[in-house]
Amino acid sequence: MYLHGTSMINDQGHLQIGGCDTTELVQRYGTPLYVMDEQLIRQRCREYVGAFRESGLKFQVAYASKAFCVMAMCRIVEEEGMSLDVVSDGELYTALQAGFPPSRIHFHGNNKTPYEIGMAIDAGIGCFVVDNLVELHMLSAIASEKRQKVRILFRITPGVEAHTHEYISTGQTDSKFGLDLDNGSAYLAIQAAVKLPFIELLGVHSHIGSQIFEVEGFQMAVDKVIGFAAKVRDELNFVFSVINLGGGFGIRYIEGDTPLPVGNYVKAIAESITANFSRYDYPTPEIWIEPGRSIVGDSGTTLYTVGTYKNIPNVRKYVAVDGGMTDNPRPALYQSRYEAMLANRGSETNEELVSIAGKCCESGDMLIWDVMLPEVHTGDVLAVSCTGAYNYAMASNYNRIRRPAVIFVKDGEADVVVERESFKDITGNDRIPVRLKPTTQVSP
Ligand SMILES: Cc1ncc(COP(=O)(O)O)c(C=O)c1O
Ligand SMILES: N[C@@H](CCCC[NH3+])C(=O)O
Repeated sequence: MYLHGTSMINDQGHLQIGGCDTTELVQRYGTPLYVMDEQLIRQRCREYVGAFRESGLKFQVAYASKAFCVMAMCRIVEEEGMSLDVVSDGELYTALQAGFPPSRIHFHGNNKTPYEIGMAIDAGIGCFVVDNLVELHMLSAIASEKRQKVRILFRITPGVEAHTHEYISTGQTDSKFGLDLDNGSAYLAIQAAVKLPFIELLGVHSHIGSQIFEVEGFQMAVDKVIGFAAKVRDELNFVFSVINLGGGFGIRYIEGDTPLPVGNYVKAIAESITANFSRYDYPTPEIWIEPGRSIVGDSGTTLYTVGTYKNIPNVRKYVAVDGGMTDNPRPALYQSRYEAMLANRGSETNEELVSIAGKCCESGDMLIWDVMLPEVHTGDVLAVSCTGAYNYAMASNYNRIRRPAVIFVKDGEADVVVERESFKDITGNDRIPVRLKPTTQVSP
């Protein structure tokens, strides 16, 4: 497993993160356990903000909270001077409960409900990223009813789609998100929006994909957006003050993944913006981006306890841990790959090839196919790295398994930021209709 951030092997041969011995964390908090390296999260935030400051552009870095949305994370994002992107009333509620400044919240989503729109207007959020014309008119109606002007960006599909390593410049038309640039929908939406009294249009938003390793896709998107911006200026006499280029910056999960340093993405975007907008003699807009995975992904490590194992001769050895697709559905969903090590035997040599299975009643519940580890025993602590993004966020209670706790570690201190779910959490929302009530009392 690649050791990065504050991760290291300590004198006891144990994996240590944020100055905390992971075997002690396991004794204190149990497993599975999500451990987040707070210093590394902050470092990633500062890399984005610092690179933008250097560029001289006006900017906002909005953390895409879908990657990992809990109140403590919202606090860090605020402290690091960033904005926050939310896509549901639940994410908005989390941010507000954490005391995140509403004016720095951007609300996304392709199907915001009237309830969500009302809640966001009442909270005084900074911006809606409007996905389609139905939403525009719904937002306009609710805003005018509340006599409150709202600021918006339009989500456009720029005709650039990233398939992680390659870009295609057609095909994006068939997307549930956003207004198409090429077929004129985005243009029509802008024509409509500028006439609405309770709508203040700032500009447009484009998001080309996720886990992207190159800058070319972002440059292509800038190219498309500036062409559109110039057309809108020339024909509708409207100038965009904000361009949002979304998220999607990749991280290293396994050997062979080659993300660029954060600064390189920002520099390429900034240069492309400056060059293209001056080519059209267009006032340089404020640039917003929305990184999610690259803020929290490599800060997370999940700790598991090894339970059973079995060797199928000439096939493979399965090693089962006390979590699985319920805390990390990404391998099952996307065939995502991860690296792992034995946290309690970090100095030992890897000598056997095993596959890590979860405990769910599902054959596809595999965390890692083929990983080299020391000879594994029951009770060993398995650490899987780079689980900070889209793991806790996409965790489920399948098989009524309780979601793990999340802790932040920093400078030898560990803080619980999400408690492990209890049995009460599992049955707390269940109701037994009177006709099905047991005749004898069930002890709790
Ligand atoms: C609109 C939008 N913004 C930001 C993100 C965050 O992406 P990532 O976590 O890849 O940075 C996503 C997810 O892909 C998204 O759909
Ligand atoms: N959930 C995805 C990323 C989706 C990004 C949201 N648009 C993942 O785990 O990789």
